[in-house]
Amino acid sequence: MAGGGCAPPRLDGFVLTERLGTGTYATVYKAYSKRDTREVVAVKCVSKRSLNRASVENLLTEIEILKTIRHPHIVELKDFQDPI
Ligand SMILES: Nc1ncnc2c1ncn2[C@@H]1O[C@H](COP(=O)(O)OP(=O)(O)OP(=O)(O)O)[C@@H](O)[C@H]1O
Repeated sequence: MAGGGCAPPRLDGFVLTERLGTGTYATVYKAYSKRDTREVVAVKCVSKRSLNRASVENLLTEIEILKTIRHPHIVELKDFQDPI
């Protein structure tokens, strides 16, 4: 996902709003749930085109680790979607 002036991408069940930041491989957006709770989350959108095989493996490892970690100082991974 490119940064700059691009519109936020679409994601089922959430409304993406402003861009929170950009890293090496991803752009992170503030979003809220369309459910009654209006839960606020950060959505990290990874640009697959920027990834080589090693980067993909690193990212998938990070996702698997984050799924298992619950700590007050580490952000909780709530969901992972790969739209192919
Ligand atoms: N959960 C979050 N809440 C608020 N802002 C966030 C959150 N996660 C990331 N950000 C913002 O988005 C930026 C990019 O995050 P991302 O995880 O893609 O990269 P990074 O870890 O900062 O850098 P790199 O990928 O280069 O190591 C962060 O620097 C931060 O400003």
